[in-house]
Amino acid sequence: MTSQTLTPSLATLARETREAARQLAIASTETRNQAIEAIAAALEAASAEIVAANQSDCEAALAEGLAKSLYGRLKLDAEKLMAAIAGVRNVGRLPDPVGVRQIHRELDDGLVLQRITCPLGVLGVIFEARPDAVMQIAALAIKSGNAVMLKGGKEAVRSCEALVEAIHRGLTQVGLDPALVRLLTTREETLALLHLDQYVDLIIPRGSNAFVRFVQENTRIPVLGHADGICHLYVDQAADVPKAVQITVDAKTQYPSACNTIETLLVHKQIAPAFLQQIIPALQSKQVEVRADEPTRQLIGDAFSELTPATESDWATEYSDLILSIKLVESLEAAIDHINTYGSRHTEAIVTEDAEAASHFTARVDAAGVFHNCSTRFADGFRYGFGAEVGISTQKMPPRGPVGLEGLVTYKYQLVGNGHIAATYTGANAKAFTHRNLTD
Ligand SMILES: NC(=O)C1=CN([C@@H]2O[C@H](COP(=O)(O)OP(=O)(O)OC[C@H]3O[C@@H](n4cnc5c(N)ncnc54)[C@H](OP(=O)(O)O)[C@@H]3O)[C@@H](O)[C@H]2O)C=CC1
Ligand SMILES: N[C@@H](CCC(=O)OP(=O)(O)O)C(=O)O
Repeated sequence: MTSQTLTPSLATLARETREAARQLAIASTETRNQAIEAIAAALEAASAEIVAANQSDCEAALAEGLAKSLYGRLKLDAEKLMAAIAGVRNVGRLPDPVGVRQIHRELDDGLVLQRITCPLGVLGVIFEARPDAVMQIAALAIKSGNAVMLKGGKEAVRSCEALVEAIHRGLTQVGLDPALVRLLTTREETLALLHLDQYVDLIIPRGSNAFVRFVQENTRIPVLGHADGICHLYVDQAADVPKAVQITVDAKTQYPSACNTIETLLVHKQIAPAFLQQIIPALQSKQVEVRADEPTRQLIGDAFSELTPATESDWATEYSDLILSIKLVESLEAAIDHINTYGSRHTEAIVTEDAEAASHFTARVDAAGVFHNCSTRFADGFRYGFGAEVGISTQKMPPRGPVGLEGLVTYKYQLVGNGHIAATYTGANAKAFTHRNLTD
């Protein structure tokens, strides 16, 4: 698999994007911030066209029968667009992630080591039909000195085109190459992108586990997987019931299609009688279809006889919709085991007033986010103060969780000496290193 086997056109476009990235990598902080402001202004100026393009996407999606929850993700009305543009400006105001000195150390007299952050180069980001992601990802890429090749979900193609056209106008206005932000629109281009190892430095697929694995198996480019969110909320025996009800309803209904929404509610058997009689009607009043395992249904008896039985396959399902499965557990340990078996290492939460139980849960659960007494919906770059996010990394190696600017830079070790040679520091008369951290 090399770029020689590609259609020349995509390889040519990628080469231009690579060159544009090299220019941006040496651009000043001020230039990159000006570019972000110009992009925000261009998006504002094009808001009518962007909203109209999105309406066309939405109409087509409705005609195709897109699920209501996914439709909510696709829709970009004026209000959502303005919020996203404000998010672009927020990214501009964040500290520059490029050129940060992480290590400054004297190895010996006159031999000084520094570790300095720098951009990755060209990012290839494949994401779902969520147009606001275009603005978040482009802003983060430019701020961190990277170029980006974007491929959104097919349902959002007109919206993505309108957004990228505006972004190009913004870049051009400040004298930057529009090739910095490139839009791909077909699956064929996605597959070709995976072969562009000469020009692309990192692929970020946001999609199902199977899709992320497919990408990993079909490219030599490093992959930062943003896979599915099978997230849980565990209501411990020492939970405060009103708190647990409030958190459960938010974690399920606030944005049902988002990957940080819960799919399974684990309930300790001791608290189940008090909690279930409140949470089930609360969820049903928000149109949530509640599925329950056999012990739960036995416990609640006739009170909610219409509940759908939850089976083994429910534990492994991301509904991305207003559906929640409930499982009764015997202990905190059983909840942790369930999560470590079926969870996707995205975001997991416990509700409890027992600090020891909470700290056991957060230590033992293997996920990018382990939360106590709050909603899983907080797993988000904006809410973490990263300005925005490229997505939520579900891999174990960093960056893990919401990926913001810090996740889009790497670093270089810069070593400056004055004729120093390694032989001085080896052998019988080896000179000792000073290894002194410098403070300025
Ligand atoms: N961790 C995170 O940050 C995120 C995770 N997700 C997860 O992604 C999952 C799926 O989301 P969903 O809305 O269904 O998104 P899809 O899987 O439908 O699409 C995601 C992207 O992948 C592309 N794609 C999917 N399959 C292929 C393929 N075989 N070849 C080439 N391209 C492909 C799609 O292109 P096309 O539309 O052209 O088919 C689209 O651009 C959910 O589990 C969700 O939780 C989603 C967003 C963020
Ligand atoms: N961080 C985002 C969710 C992550 C995400 O991109 O999810 P998705 O709705 O699957 O595209 C949020 O809190 O809305």
